[in-house]
Amino acid sequence: MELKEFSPRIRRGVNPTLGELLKSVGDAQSPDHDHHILELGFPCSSVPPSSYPFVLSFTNLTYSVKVRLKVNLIPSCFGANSNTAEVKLGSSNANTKVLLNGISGEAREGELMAVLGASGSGKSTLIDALADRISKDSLKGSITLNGEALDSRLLKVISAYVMQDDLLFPMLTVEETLMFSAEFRLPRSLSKSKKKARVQALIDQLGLRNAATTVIGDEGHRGVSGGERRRVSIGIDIIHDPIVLFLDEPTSGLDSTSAFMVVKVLQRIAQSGSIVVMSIHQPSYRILSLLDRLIFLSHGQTVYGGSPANLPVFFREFGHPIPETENRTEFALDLIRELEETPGGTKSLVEFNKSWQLNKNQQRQEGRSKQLDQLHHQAKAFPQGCNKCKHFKRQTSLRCTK
Ligand SMILES: Nc1ncnc2c1ncn2[C@@H]1O[C@H](COP(=O)(O)OP(=O)(O)OP(=O)(O)O)[C@@H](O)[C@H]1O
Repeated sequence: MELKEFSPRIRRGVNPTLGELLKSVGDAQSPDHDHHILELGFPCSSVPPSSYPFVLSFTNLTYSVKVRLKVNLIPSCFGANSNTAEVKLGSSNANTKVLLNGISGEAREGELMAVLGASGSGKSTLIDALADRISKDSLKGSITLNGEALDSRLLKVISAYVMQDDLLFPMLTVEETLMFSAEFRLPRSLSKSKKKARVQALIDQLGLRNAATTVIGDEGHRGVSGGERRRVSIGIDIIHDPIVLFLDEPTSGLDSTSAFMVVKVLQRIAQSGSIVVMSIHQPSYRILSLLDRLIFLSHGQTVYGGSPANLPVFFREFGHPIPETENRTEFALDLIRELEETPGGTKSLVEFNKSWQLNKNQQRQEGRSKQLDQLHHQAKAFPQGCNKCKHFKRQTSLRCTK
């Protein structure tokens, strides 16, 4: 059985509906069928780019929790003059705390999206919301994959979530650990040799070839380095080759070189056909160069959404140009923190970002309209299409692509 439509590497050039994907997912779960990674043909870096990449869109995500005021000191009912007081527990008074407030964005196949912000700004909450790890009842807004609502069952199969804390067996080697994961997570029907092939490909993709036979280790036994350990954790979670990968602070606790290597691996995973969304505290200049999209949060609101390249023009237009010599994300995070401490908070930046996004969307629409006009013009000028093959380039160029 073939699962060509299901694998992100396989369905290049095809634009599957979620229904088709779901069917493939159903097929993949059947014990009679091999897993989609059978069709991957490692290594997958040589695969040509897709015409219809997967796009994970989220619109107006809002998430609130009820905060119960548990402790109330009330005068004792044993006498107004008494200076004793009793503690009333579990008061029914409830306040609502908004953890995410109208967050929108888009993460694309082949790209690395990072969620940034100070501690408590809502990074983990956003990742959890996207990964379907928080109650649907209290989460408002929509999450779609290629324009269609994302079903929890489908997301479970096509995604992976890498947590901050890695729970690994200290006495197993890197290779054994990944093989254990392959045995555990890949279908029983998949042959041992195919599982081994997947593990070997993964070891290369994770840059762990030199550490393949090293034990994981722990405080008592020397083993792989912190960065290698983190990459093993990622490997365990992506053994089934997910389309969407979520990571909560994958670089936390690592030195800058190890952190860079982890993000480099994530970039490689994205470029081999996945959507990668991660939270990160303070990326170094080198890490920033690997990121494709950023969302800066402040108290659960977006204060910047866009590419790292657009940060300078965004902050210049906001009236706070980033000095040439400064790390762009450090500057942005410092400015956000300063604004948070002012009476008005980050309201001005939130509003500015909204109008900036609107402007950008408008420009994009205008660009698309122009392209369409060109296409109409082209169709009029050459009603027969290209003399050789009778085709026009799908987009706008007058040159034939065939
Ligand atoms: N169940 C909850 N009830 C009340 N407040 C909550 C709850 N869960 C999270 N919070 C609060 O929501 C805010 C956002 O938390 P979140 O963990 O998403 O922040 P973060 O940006 O990931 O922080 P860090 O970088 O420290 O991990 C924090 O102020 C946190 O205390």
